Amino acid sequence: MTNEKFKGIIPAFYACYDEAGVVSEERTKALSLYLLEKGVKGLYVGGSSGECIYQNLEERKATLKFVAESVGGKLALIAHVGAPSTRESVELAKYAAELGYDALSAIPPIYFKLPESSIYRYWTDIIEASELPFIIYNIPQTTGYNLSLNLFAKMIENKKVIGVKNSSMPVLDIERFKAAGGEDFIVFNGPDEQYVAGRLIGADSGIGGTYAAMPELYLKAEEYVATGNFAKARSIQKDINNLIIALCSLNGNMYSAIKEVLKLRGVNVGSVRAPLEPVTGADLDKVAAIKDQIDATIAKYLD
Ligand SMILES: CC(=O)N[C@H](C=O)[C@@H](O)[C@H](O)[C@H](O)CO
Ligand SMILES: CC(=O)C(=O)O
Repeated sequence: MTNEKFKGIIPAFYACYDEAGVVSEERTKALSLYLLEKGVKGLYVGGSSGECIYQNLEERKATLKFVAESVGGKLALIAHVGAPSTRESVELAKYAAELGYDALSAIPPIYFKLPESSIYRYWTDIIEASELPFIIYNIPQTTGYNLSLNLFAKMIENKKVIGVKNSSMPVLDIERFKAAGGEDFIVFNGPDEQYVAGRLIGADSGIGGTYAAMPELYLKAEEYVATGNFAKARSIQKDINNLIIALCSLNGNMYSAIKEVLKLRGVNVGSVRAPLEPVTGADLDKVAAIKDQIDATIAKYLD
């Protein structure tokens, strides 16, 4: 039953920088409070959207701390602690536990193509570093490793493994993880473009990189799914996908486009860290049109 707190819309939290590109306490807290006010269920802190791979340990710890200080106890907080070495991941895991996070999560080891025995050891070392429950993060597009049902079965023998955030594109993977994980095991939908499909095939919840740009729409999509209003659910998913495609159409990067949109929505979290690139030139003029498209879509579904 304690797993209920993870069921709902859980935005992947963005890296919040000042104008010099330094992690900003004020902006991190402002984004946390903005999302709390929108009514999301929790936050996934320090994942892909948190630009974790481009931040050092101190910056990652600072972000974990600022989020916990502003919304800890009010939202389910998941700390992504995947890092290049086990040593760093374990340090982050211990720190997140001290801060009162609700769960840990991690991608598999990156860079070297390690065997599943090493991935198992890596995740298990993180799990053993604290009392917190653990959520596996499967995102083969970026890590190059696609979680096998074999390793999945071995991982869930450990009762601290309460869920998987699955970002692989086949929705079938969600169905298979749910079937193998069982009723109480939480499967989080990863691809935002397939939120509705993921939920229908067995995902209990969702963690996504574009939720924070338009939380209202995902909250509404979830409401349509939960109440069995499938025509509306399909319609809002189509409109969400048009928006995601627009966000991915600018120069720079999806995250820098989202951050420009967020500025227009009243939350300034700076831009992205290189090698991610900011939106520049004529493409900056297109941001306002995307923001208007988000507003119009919200107006279409929320009255
Ligand atoms: C590959 C990737 O980054 N996947 C994210 C996490 O699952 C998604 O939330 C995407 O950001 C989103 O679906 C937009 O493509
Ligand atoms: C995109 C996503 O879910 C993440 O930032 O980890």
